[in-house]
Amino acid sequence: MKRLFTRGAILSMKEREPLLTDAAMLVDGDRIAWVGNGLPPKQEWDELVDMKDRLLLPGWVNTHNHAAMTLLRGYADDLPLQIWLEKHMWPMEARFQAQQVQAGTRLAVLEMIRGGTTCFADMYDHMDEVAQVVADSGIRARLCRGVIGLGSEVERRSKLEEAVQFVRDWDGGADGRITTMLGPHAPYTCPPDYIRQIVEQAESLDQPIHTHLSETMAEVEQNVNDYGVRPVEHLDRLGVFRRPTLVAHAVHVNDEEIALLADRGVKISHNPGSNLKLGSGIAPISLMFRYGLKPALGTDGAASNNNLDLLGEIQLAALIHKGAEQNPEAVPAIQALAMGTRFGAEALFLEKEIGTLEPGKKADFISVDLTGPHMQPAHDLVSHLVYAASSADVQDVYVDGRPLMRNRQLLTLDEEKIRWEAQQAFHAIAPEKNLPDDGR
Ligand SMILES: CSC[C@H]1O[C@@H](n2cnc3c(O)ncnc32)[C@H](O)[C@@H]1O
Ligand SMILES: [Zn+2]
Repeated sequence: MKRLFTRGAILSMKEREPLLTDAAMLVDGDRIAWVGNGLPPKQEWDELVDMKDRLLLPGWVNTHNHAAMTLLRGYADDLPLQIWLEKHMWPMEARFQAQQVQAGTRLAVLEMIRGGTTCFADMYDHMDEVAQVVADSGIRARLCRGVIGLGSEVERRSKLEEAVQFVRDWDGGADGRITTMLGPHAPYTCPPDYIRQIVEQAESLDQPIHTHLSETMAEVEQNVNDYGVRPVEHLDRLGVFRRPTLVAHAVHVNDEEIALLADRGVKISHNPGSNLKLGSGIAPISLMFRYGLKPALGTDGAASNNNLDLLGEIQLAALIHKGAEQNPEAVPAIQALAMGTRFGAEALFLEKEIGTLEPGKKADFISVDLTGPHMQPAHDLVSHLVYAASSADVQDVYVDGRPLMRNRQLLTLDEEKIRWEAQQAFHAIAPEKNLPDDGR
């Protein structure tokens, strides 16, 4: 199937490429065949899709999530990370069965597609359920079984075996839309020897590593007390950064650590909403850029954010660093957009396939309505997208050239059923929380 998307504005997100107006994009099957003004040289297509008054751009890439945690949205707010995790999240997650992960992940994927996310990274348990939801919904994802090594040796071994089996079963699955990685949860939940074993497995399976890193000051202090070094050096000594690595947060990292992360080619997932809500701090993003890092964006789970709106994170990234540094030039609008698209693709090691709209790449893209009053006068669409738009302006979402949402109608997911099942799954683990009579 060849589809020609015409009469729209197109922001390819290729470096230094200007926004095109009255432009077209030809999609042949799952890949982009041509982008430009006017019509493609070889005028052949099966379907014309009118994108007048719409802006086409690459779909958002959410580089850090725990999708099933949508079920715990609003469950424990206004707490610091360690109390939130240990006293609230982990006890509730201990009640999670496949039903909760399936229902929570479906709800998450529904929310992400509605907001324009076409690819996300996920770290959780019951990952076969997560992968199946990804396969069924049509979205793209890089997934890992998160492993926490605080239990017995037997538990540690079994979790690592599960993580390895998940890679064997799902890497390249769903026609290549699913890729995998290994996910040691954090230096404070995985003893050094366990991390070494995970690195060995990552090497033999040729997998990237995804972990939480230096999210709070307390975590950094604990690492120094326990191991004599800060977390960045700790992971470096354990050989983690010999693998392609994506770290979430990196809030409390100093100059020396940023230089080391840059030298090792480590990818950063900046999660401003979650970091603000948990009171963890603000990551030194401008400094990271100065060292040549290209931080991407993530929402983290919906229990610490509390939504999965990647455009919201783009907007936060464009605003909070200006305020924190008292510098209105910190994270300009176009850089914030790159963080949500091209740098996201790089952070998930998928830059050959996604992240920009150009011939040869997968046709993962969204359209944004330009007719709202908040998008006028329409002279600087990058500015309006970052400083004025909302995710409700996203009209169409395509992954692999396949429409997942058209004119805000979802095509692969049953929204009402997903809402209902999420309520039931939540009720099964939190019967004390009352639901509306009709189960909505
Ligand atoms: C082992 S599966 C993933 C694990 O991570 C927990 N989690 C969610 N958000 C955060 C965060 O911001 N920092 C650290 N850990 C987090 C989640 O509850 C799961 O237990
Ligand atoms: Zn996380």
